[in-house]
Amino acid sequence: MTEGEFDAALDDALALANGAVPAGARHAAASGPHGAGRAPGAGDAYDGPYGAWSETPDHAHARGTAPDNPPGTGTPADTGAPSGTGSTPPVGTPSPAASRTPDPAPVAPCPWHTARAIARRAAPGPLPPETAPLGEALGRTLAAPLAALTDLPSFDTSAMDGWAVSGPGPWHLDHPGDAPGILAGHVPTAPLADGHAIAIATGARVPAGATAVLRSEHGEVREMTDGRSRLYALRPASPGQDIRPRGQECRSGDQLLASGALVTPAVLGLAAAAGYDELTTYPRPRVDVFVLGDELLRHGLPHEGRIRDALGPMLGPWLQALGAEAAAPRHLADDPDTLYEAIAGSRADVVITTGGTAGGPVDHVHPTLHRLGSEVLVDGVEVRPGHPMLLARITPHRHLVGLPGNPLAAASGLLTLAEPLLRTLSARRAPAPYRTPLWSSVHGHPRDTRLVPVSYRDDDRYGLMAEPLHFHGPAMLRGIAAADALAVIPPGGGDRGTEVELLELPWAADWSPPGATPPYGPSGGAG
Ligand SMILES: Nc1nc2c(c(=O)[nH]1)N[C@H]1C(S)=C(S)[C@@H](COP(=O)(O)OP(=O)(O)OC[C@H]3O[C@@H](n4cnc5c(N)ncnc54)[C@H](O)[C@@H]3O)O[C@H]1N2
Ligand code: MOO
Repeated sequence: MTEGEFDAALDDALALANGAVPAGARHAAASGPHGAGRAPGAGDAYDGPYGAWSETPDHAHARGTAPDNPPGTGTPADTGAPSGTGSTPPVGTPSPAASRTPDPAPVAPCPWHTARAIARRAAPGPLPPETAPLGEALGRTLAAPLAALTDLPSFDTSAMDGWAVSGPGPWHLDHPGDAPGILAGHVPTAPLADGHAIAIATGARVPAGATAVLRSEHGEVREMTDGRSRLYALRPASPGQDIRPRGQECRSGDQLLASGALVTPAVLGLAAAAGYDELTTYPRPRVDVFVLGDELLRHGLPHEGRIRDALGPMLGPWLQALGAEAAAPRHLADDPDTLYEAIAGSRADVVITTGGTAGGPVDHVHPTLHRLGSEVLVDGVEVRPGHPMLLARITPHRHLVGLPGNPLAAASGLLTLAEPLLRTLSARRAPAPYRTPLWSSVHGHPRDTRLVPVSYRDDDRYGLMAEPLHFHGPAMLRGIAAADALAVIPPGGGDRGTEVELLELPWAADWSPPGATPPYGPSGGAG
């Protein structure tokens, strides 16, 4: 697909998600529900933003009768958009309270790249900037250029321990013997006269009149018969040597970083060096995580059909690494009212639910979104694992990402939908896309994209390669726990040497939750 075709497909997808008739679908609508009515199957060609299959997709949710939907809402006849197969409006259809525009058409599963683009565009833009102390800015994005508040260095600085010298040697030593000379943080009192030298430490301000710094290992002090000391250079010191001139790195007012730069530890250091006590940044979006599933245990060994919650411990730090501020996960009972109240009562920018996205007897996410009048923007994605994932707009500024319960499927949903949404809210730039050849062949899904955990390895012929890992089933975390990235395997798969897009896992990023004990806290630990 060309970029233009992709954009057109995306516009159609967004139109559909927002209740308008997509240009590409008008033709399909004219020729029958959901276009030509082909059944999906191996080798099916992609045919528009949602494909062109007339039958219910294989992951479709048994959504029931949508009891809150009054007559006349959400039916295909209301919108003129392509209809679903049944007359029951989908649960993603907003309730009357929320619908100011014609009710949206059914939101069918969309291609993986389209889903990511919809998620990236779902929020109107970044959260309003805040000015906060330097220490709170890590992982945020600069909302204004970082301009130097001072020259750097702010004075002519000695780059070495040794002597400041004036003119050619040998030099009279102004403070012979063990006198420390000029130390860092001290202000030299007198200018250095021609032919004189004075001991100086690295980082100390070079006195006026100095022409170079002679390193301690390059000079020798000799006691003269008159009782005075002379400094001899063992190697010549050229003018300006080992002096860092004022303003060498920047002048006051110079732009050090553009707006939009990610505040890394190095940026914190630069900002401090340049005189900042606080920074104006886009805040981290606040995320509430609701973990659904009565079968989940929070401690101990699995027993009697119950299993450990793998997502509660995983999502908080992962969201933190994606630039969000995640509240401690809340474990909710499999009860529709509980879920409704939790989502309705959340004040977070993004709500993330885990589990309950499919059509099982206690899968309450879709009905609850319907009850809330939410606009479902993505309802299923053509990706494995994780295809029941969803994205909804609860209010214009609050969104919900529904992650499937299977843990690797949840990770897939996190990177497919939550990551682009959070990127927009936090004004983080997209990482530069990169591709790496596959170390060994990977089977593709006939129609869907696959996300497969890979680790990097070196190869004599190809250089860096992505080795697909075992244990990548939707319910397994063993593969991704050993992975460096997820390989994006297009429908049809890839042979050894095929270059594939990679989604880096943020394993090296900022893990500590806010307020976490520093590694070298008061109780010790530094040795
Ligand atoms: N009839 C169909 N059933 C299912 C389909 C389908 O297309 N038709 N899709 C399957 C796929 S694929 C997925 S993924 C799951 C998604 O289901 P839900 O999002 O409703 O998730 P649950 O049913 O609640 O859980 C699925 C699975 O994951 C386990 N789980 C849930 N939460 C956690 C957690 N926090 N930590 C560890 N494991 C968790 C849960 O026990 C289930 O085993 O639906 C399939 N079904
Ligand atoms: O999303 Mo399921 O396979 O895709 O676990």
